[in-house]
Amino acid sequence: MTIVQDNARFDFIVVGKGTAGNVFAGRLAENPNARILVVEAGVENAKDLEAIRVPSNAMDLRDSEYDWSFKATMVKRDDYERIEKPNTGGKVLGGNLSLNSFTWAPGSKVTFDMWEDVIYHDDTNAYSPELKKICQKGPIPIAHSKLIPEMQPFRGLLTKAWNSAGHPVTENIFDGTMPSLTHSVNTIYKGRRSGSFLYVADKPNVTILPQVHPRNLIIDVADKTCRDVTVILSSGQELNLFAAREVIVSEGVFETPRLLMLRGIGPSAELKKHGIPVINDSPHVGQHLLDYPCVYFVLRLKNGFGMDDYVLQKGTPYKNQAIKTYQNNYSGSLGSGFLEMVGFLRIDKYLEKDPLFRQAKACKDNKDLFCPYGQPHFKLDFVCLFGRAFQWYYPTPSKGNYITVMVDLQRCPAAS
Ligand SMILES: Cc1cc2nc3c(=O)[nH]c(=O)nc-3n(C[C@H](O)[C@H](O)[C@H](O)COP(=O)(O)OP(=O)(O)OC[C@H]3O[C@@H](n4cnc5c(N)ncnc54)[C@H](O)[C@@H]3O)c2cc1C
Repeated sequence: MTIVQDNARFDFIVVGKGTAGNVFAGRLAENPNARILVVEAGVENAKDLEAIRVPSNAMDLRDSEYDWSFKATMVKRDDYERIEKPNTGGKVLGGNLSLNSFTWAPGSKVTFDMWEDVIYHDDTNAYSPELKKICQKGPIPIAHSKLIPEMQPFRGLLTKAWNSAGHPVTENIFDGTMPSLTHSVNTIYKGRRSGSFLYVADKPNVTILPQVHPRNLIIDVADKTCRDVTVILSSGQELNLFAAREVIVSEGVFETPRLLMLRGIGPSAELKKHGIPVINDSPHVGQHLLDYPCVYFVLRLKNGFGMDDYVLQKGTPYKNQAIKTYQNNYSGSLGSGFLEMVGFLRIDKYLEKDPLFRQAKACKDNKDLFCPYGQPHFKLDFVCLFGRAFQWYYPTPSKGNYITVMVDLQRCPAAS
């Protein structure tokens, strides 16, 4: 158990230990003289939790003790009403990456090129041939998903169907040309989930203070610098912690702007509305949040094409064998995220049928409004079992085989 005293001093304090926080802390810790404190609301021992490390457990993490269990806003209009939707967020060392769906994909090269004018972007490094080595020696090892023999019938039919629709199939998404069905690269390595918690494992100069919430950022109004953080422990005790160099806030997409705005960093009009004294009028904090629209389809398959009886259904001979195999050397179906193939798809021919789309396109130099330079319109995840993390209305069936197809819009209309 980590013990940090009141008034303890560090060089850096990282608030929130998700993907961003761990990478910051891990990089800062490369300097052996730097002392880094990380504070996190969730538990610390993600690396040792089978619930997190066994890839096939991913479907069970929604609404578990490691989930913030956010709810999306209820939509209630005259013409449409939707009940609240669970919105998973990792509350554990590693944040969302400890709970997420494993897919690792680089961005489209053309999108980076579009940003070239506004941010630094070095094409050669973004798409270096080095990417093809897929970081197996990096701090968070990733790999092409292991193609498990039990999934061959499913893989075979999927590939045939994709080909028959005239779309390409490739192993290579490393050159930035995305549209294709590809053998996915996952944050799974040798049968274990790779999380950003690995980045800070065994780093003697990183101190992790789990299960605490930051209560306040103490900001020197004169030089607008934050060097102190007050945190509140689960016992209710408060600790003041000091950073000689910097405080880095990385609490994720909802909590980071909330903490900053409560402390007076944000759009001044918004802060004044709530009586918060403005320390830094920063117009973009807490703004520009975009929905990432996804639609999930869960469909029945012929028996023999799904993995439900290996993973979700209790006491089947397949499941018993799968457990034994995994216990032996983390291999077999339980070491899989079941996301072997990911499709990146353009749907130009359907869009072109819509007169509104054609009209809007004509006003935009005849360029596709959503993905003007050939980026995929959609990402399709093909998971060959009943996706109970995505299908919360129905209990998991006790028999039968299923497929879950997750369709994600890749570039939101508002961004386009
Ligand atoms: C279900 C799901 C599936 C996903 N699948 C994929 C995928 O397949 N591929 C992909 O690339 N991306 C995926 N993502 C997105 C990706 O995981 C996130 O974009 C990424 O992890 C965000 O990193 P972050 O550091 O910004 O935030 P987070 O990972 O959310 O980290 C924030 C951290 O701050 C902590 N924190 C928050 N509030 C407080 C507080 N008040 N006090 C202390 N600590 C706090 C949290 O507990 C958390 O550890 C998925 C996300 C989800 C939720």
